[in-house]
Amino acid sequence: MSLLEIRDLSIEFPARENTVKAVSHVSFEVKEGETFGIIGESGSGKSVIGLAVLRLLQANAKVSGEIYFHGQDVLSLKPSELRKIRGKQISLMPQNPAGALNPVLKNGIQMGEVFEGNRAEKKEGMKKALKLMKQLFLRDPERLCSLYPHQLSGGMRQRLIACISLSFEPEILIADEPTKGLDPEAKAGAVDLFTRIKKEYGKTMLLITHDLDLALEVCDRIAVMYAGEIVELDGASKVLNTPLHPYTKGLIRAQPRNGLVPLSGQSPSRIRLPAGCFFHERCRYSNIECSRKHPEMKNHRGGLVRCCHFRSLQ
Ligand SMILES: Nc1ncnc2c1ncn2[C@@H]1O[C@H](COP(=O)(O)OP(=O)(O)OP(=O)(O)O)[C@@H](O)[C@H]1O
Ligand code: NI
Repeated sequence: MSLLEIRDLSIEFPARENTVKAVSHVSFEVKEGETFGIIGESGSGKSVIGLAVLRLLQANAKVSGEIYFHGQDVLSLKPSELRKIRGKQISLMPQNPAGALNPVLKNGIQMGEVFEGNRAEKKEGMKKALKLMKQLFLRDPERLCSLYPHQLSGGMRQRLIACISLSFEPEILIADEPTKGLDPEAKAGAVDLFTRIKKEYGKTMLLITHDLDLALEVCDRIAVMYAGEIVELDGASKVLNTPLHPYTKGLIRAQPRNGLVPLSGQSPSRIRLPAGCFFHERCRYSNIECSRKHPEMKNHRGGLVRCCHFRSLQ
């Protein structure tokens, strides 16, 4: 059963006389217990999808399509109903962990702040959070609570945010770029952290990332985004080990261990998207058809790919 279902989601932002097309006709579902990854270059539209699920986009954002959580239509929830879901049933680990913590509050107080209710309820919340901290490899959590956020390493800060997000026992955790800015050791730690959240807690997760190693280790399925739309969607190992779309192939070649061959060119303007395939100007396999016809999503061996001639590239 799918816990989160996104159908034909488009997100636009007005910009002077123009419109920025941030997300175009995105559809996917996250099943219960599944870790679903969204990968793609900077600006491809990953974060705005996460924000849309929690209705945290700026008020001027124009959102169309449908988002269902447990079959409830999120886009038409009243503010009071939304409050019940936000942070509690759907929790977001934001893209910028430093910004997520208040620098002038000690970590312990910080955690206490997030629990609502009377003293007993707050205490219960803290107890849960401390237990989680121990389980998620934060040694000596009591000492950690007496420190300020800046006294923690990037990896530690991230674990603290994970604990705060998980202490509400959300049904789904949305993690936005959890390894951004972390050193290689902390990155490896993040793989352990998310593997643990997935295996031991059986959490359903939507993992937004640039980090293909993390995606391969942790995700069950992956959607690859380019210029606001999904260009490939399939099992994580299929997408990352036997990619079909030329863009996915390019992303993989750009990885350090594959020789860091960058994708040439830039992604298109989101105000004036090109005719035809959004990727055709950068695609080494493109032909005249690609510059004219916008490719539909095609089914292929259980997965989806948006490319006119992926078959001939295999
Ligand atoms: N408030 C806004 N107003 C105008 N344009 C916006 C706004 N928020 C996002 N965008 C645009 O929407 C597109 C998608 O942005 P988004 O932040 O989702 O990208 P991303 O894939 O998460 O990138 P990154 O990997 O850098 O975080 C970008 O082109 C961005 O410039
Ligand atoms: Ni982002």
